Amino acid sequence: MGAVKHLFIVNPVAGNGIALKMTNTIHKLFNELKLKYQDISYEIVYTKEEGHATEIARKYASMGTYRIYAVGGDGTLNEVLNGMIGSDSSLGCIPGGSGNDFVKSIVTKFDRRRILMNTVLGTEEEIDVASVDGRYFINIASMGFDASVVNNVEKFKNKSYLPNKFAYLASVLDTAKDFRNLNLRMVVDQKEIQTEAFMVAIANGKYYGGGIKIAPDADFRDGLLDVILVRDITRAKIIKFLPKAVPGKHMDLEEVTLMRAKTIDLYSDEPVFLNIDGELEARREAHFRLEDAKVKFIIPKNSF
Ligand SMILES: Nc1ncnc2c1ncn2[C@@H]1O[C@H](COP(=O)(O)OP(=O)(O)OP(=O)(O)O)[C@@H](O)[C@H]1O
Repeated sequence: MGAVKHLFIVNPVAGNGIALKMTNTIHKLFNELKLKYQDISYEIVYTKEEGHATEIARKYASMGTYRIYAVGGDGTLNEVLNGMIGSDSSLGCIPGGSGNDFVKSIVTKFDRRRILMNTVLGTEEEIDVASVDGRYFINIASMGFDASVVNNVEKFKNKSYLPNKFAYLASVLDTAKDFRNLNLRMVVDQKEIQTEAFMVAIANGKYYGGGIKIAPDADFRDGLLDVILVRDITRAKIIKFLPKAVPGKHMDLEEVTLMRAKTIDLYSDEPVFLNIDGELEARREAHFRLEDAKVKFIIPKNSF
């Protein structure tokens, strides 16, 4: 424990300041740990802008072997992953964001302080990691209705007439008003599929969108990505689909197909939003790969 170098990369704006507040808890924890492990050392570095977490992680991982903790949301975790992958360092997730969906596939109880302590005391394990056109992701990428909802949600945030917790729901209703299914060509491990798609998610983790269990059977240890295709849903059925998707009870609906694959190519006939670990890009096509190389991830102690 003592010789390990601990680096915390903190996104001060994640979770409206939750990550920033967690730095006090980090200092406290290490003051306690120092009583037991005299030579334990840690460093906290703050991000200054979008993309900075990748730069920081890359710089430190090239200087030595660290346990690098992303303190923020899934966006911060994704950026840190993209900086440290391929190095000898390991990656940990300290939830300080508003969603923090990846860690929900790992811990049974979402308690930020406990996850911090158990991650620092946790053990490293090689887990699956995926990429889309060269950008790595660890949780879920998706196209279709859900990505459009993420794009529209900003319209409903910080409004005097609506509490922020209802922003996502307001965006769902707004997006449903004029959403058209995607005309999609998919190549899933060489198998061609032409379909009208409500949405498609490529999943390593189980949750996204602040706790929606869209890929209930995804397993980041199985060497495969779960592809959840939701076909051609009518507007009336969206209302039925969403309450089922939140607790992960949607997989037996006739519109839902589960495939497992290592390579997935998606081609849309018009530009659409692609959600990658919670961040959006506009795309007409996307090429997903399960990477041969794994990432050394710190699994919190007592997590399963
Ligand atoms: N210092 C900074 N100032 C402004 N933006 C930053 C800074 N550091 C990182 N960012 C950006 O903040 C965005 C949000 O980060 P993140 O996703 O970690 O938090 P969140 O949105 O609260 O959590 P979640 O995605 O889990 O809901 C990311 O796009 C990241 O690039």
